[in-house]
Amino acid sequence: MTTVLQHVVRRSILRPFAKSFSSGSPLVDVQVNDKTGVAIVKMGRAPVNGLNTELLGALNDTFDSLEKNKATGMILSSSIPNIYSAGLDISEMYNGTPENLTKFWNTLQSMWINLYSTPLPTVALINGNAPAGGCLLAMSCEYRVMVGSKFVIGLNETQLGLFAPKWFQDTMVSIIGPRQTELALTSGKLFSAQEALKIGLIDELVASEEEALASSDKFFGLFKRIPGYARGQTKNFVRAEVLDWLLKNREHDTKVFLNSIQLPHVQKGLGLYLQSLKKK
Ligand SMILES: CC/C=C\C/C=C\CCC/C=C/CC(=O)SCCNC(=O)CCNC(=O)[C@H](O)C(C)(C)COP(=O)(O)OP(=O)(O)OC[C@H]1O[C@@H](n2cnc3c(N)ncnc32)[C@H](O)[C@@H]1OP(=O)(O)O
Repeated sequence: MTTVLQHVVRRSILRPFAKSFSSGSPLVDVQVNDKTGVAIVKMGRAPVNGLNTELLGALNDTFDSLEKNKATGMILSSSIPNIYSAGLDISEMYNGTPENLTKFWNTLQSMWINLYSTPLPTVALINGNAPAGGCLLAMSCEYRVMVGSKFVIGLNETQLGLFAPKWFQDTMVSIIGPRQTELALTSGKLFSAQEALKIGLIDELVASEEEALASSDKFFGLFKRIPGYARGQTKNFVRAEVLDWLLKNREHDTKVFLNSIQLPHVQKGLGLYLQSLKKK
């Protein structure tokens, strides 16, 4: 039997996310809680939230608008069952023209810079598998809650014959440290939910989205009495080193991507990997 308290708690978690806010893209759904100002942003690019130029651009625009419209926090999640994000859309990197590859990479860089440096408090509500770029999105938020124990998360690039760019790696180092990052990245490890919790790659593992929303509320509650400017500056300082590297090295990073991704053996590996995914 549901107690009155449980009922009230459930209503307060579920009901307020009622006000929709147009992201300007069918790939991203945004609901703003009109009482708290917290936005829940859900990626919805079927089948697996592959991060292509369009989705990355839509996320970037969404982050900009939420800041401009003075949201008080953001939860980044997915509307696709069992998938947070399958990471970068491999078809964008396979047989791409230099122009398209450059646009793709620059859009990814901008999206990450915006997400990583936003003064808004951010929570990744990880309701599905989060390999590679999916893991990067989650790691760029301030707090990570995974829903259900059947999902995996990690930077598995080496398994595809690629390497995670320096800023992907540094983002992970800032969360689990250099030793564990080196072990994980060199082997392309995808952590189970339990393993991710143990190592600190996720902060909480809960059984339902309701619980995850309650955990997010609790996280945002930490800042109720903290002036936004002080919070934002502190986040800036903590994240400055990782962020500044990309800000200062964007062109170099793009060149490394372009040169590496177009190598014939890398393209061959990507083609085979895509085929293996489609054959499943
Ligand atoms: C040597 C150095 C080279 C370069 C260095 C410099 C920079 C390089 C940049 C490197 C950074 C890379 C970051 C990345 O994010 S790479 C992407 C890595 N992602 C993965 O490995 C995940 C692959 N997908 C899966 O494991 C599963 O799909 C998943 C667990 C997410 C979901 O499984 P499910 O069973 O639900 O779905 P599937 O049947 O597998 O997939 C459905 C369809 O979606 C297609 N798919 C899946 N993932 C991708 C993807 N990442 N990109 C494009 N397409 C994808 C899959 O093929 C299926 O397609 P259809 O059969 O429906 O056509």
